[in-house]
Amino acid sequence: MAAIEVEGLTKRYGHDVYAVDDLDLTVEAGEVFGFLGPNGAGKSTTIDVLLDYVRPTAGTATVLGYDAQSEADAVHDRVGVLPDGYSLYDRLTGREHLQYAIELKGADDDPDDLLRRVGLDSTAAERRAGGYSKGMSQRLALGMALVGDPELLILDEPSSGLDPDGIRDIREITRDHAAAGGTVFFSSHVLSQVEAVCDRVGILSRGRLVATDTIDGLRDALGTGATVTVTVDAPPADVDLRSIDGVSAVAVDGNEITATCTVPAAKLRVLDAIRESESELLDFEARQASLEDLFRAYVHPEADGATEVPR
Ligand SMILES: Nc1ncnc2c1ncn2[C@@H]1O[C@H](COP(=O)(O)OP(=O)(O)OP(=O)(O)O)[C@@H](O)[C@H]1O
Repeated sequence: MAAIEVEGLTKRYGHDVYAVDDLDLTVEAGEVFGFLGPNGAGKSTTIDVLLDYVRPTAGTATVLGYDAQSEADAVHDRVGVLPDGYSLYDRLTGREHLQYAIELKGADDDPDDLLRRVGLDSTAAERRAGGYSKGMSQRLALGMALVGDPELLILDEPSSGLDPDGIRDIREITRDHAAAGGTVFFSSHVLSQVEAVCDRVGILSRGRLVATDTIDGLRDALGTGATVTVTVDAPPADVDLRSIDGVSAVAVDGNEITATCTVPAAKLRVLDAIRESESELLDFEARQASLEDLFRAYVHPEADGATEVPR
């Protein structure tokens, strides 16, 4: 059974604002799925439909096998949510927040255990949340999401406001949850984090999914597996790197030449060609296409002059 199954989901506001437009999406149980997209792509709307905070114009969504609309209570019992715009009670302490969340869910967690997991010490636990920093609030909200050891964690911008230690903690909590058989739906703008923890990613643009795959799969589909940048004393006039097998694009910036390679072996061919040319090779750097490169290519294919995005 899939953890999340969305079919033909559309949410329209007014006559012509399609927040989500005919979206199909499957998140398998046990995977860490990264949900990416620029501002306004429809990520929050999708999450809101999964939790029945928003009713779709068309289409269906099931969460852990339960219909997101007609069985929303069953969904809420089994899902831990760190919402983007959560609010805490200024006058309640950290521990009181967790006690409240535990009671609400009918769970039997130890609040101190949860506080430890999210990195809030005993002093912080006794302080009122009104005095918390952004990062502390975020940690507490995450602790509340973990109450009841939910089968599915939905994390919306989980690293917002966190310092590097907090970001590492989120990564560990996410990995531990998946290692214990849970599923994580991880919506974020911080691509490096998504890259570090997610098994697969879906890229949403203007309410539509423009790609779903592993990060390696996205690289392969775009044919932008890697780049090699060489620094030379002067660009060679006697060799055309574009004609090298496996090189899809070449950009020259002063004494730096960057070749985009569709196969790993092409990087060495570029270096060989430079060494055999009239230019002197001073330095080189090979780099895999990052998720950021892929995101840009999928969401703004025109800006990259990239080849057409496969669908
Ligand atoms: N209640 C609403 N009324 C009208 N339009 C809305 C409403 N909620 C969302 N939208 C529109 O739907 C689109 C998708 O918004 P949504 O908040 O789902 O995007 P998002 O991907 O979560 O963006 P962000 O990363 O900025 O949070 C946007 O164009 C937004 O303006």
